Amino acid sequence: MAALEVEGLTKDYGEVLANDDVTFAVDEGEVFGYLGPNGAGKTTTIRTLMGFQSPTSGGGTVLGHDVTDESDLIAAKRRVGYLPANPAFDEGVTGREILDLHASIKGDERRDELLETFDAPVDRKVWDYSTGNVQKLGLVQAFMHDPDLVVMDEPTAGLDPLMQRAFNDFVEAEKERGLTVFLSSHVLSEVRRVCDRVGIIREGRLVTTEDIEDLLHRTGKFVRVRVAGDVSASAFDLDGVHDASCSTTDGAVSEPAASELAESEPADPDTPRVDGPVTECTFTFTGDVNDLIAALGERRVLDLDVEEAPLEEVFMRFYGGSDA
Ligand SMILES: Nc1ncnc2c1ncn2[C@@H]1O[C@H](COP(=O)(O)OP(=O)(O)OP(=O)(O)O)[C@@H](O)[C@H]1O
Repeated sequence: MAALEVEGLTKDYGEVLANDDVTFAVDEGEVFGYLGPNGAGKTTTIRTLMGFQSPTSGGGTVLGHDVTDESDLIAAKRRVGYLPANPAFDEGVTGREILDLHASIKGDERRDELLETFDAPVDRKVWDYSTGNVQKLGLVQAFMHDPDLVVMDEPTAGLDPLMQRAFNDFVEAEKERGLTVFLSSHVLSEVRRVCDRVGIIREGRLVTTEDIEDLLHRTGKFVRVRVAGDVSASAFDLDGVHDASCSTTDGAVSEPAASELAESEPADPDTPRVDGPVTECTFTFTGDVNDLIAALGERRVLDLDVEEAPLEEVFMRFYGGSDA
């Protein structure tokens, strides 16, 4: 049985068609990422699945319960954890009181363990919380009754990189335990480690659902490389290079870029300094990484960044048009 199903879901707010005939399913034990740029319609789908708003047409099920039938959905809610976008807790009470209330409604199987992982300051009143601490409290609340399915709207928003890593480790461990997770994000690189599959939504329409490995294989890596010398884009004329663009800075001595200096003062004595021009090239790479290493090996490489292709790039290359 699918843990979560969306069937022909349409939500028309009047001026905006926020979900347009959206259909997909999340299997039991799967971690499914719902990806899309700001305003794509992710929150609309999630709020409808949680029964907070009615669809214009279509609908769905959560753990087999109809999301458009309030009394039917209540039966599922006990087994579901939910983290909304920008969780809004009562600011005048402590985190502990919020968790106590949640425990009295849905249960408390693993609060202490979760507080060790997410480290929210439960003895303070919520008005003293930073954005990140509110998010951490929301995560503890979403998981503390040991649900079968957890639905999270942008769960890593507001978390620092260390806490994002802790979150990823935690979700991976939960997946091993058989938990089903549905989470939204607007950053492909953020979901790649934890998700089995993703659905991509743009302007209210689901453009694809596919295995994350297949998607990453197709979308490739975004490469930014700085090399010594005046190099043209044809230097990277390899199978799998797309949209290569190079720009050369002339000059006797190349200093680190101003943006780098701002981030990493004082200057690193190991930063290569070069007499003569420096070229920065950017491209997307979907080919054999050994070919790229060989091509780079022919140059004096000063700096290299390789990262997941941004979602806007994925849209431009595969789904026609930019959504940056
Ligand atoms: N209650 C509402 N009334 C009218 N329009 C709405 C309402 N809620 C959302 N919208 C609009 O519907 C569209 C989809 O919004 P939604 O919040 O679902 O997108 P999202 O993908 O979650 O975006 P984000 O990543 O920015 O949170 C947007 O154009 C938004 O402005």
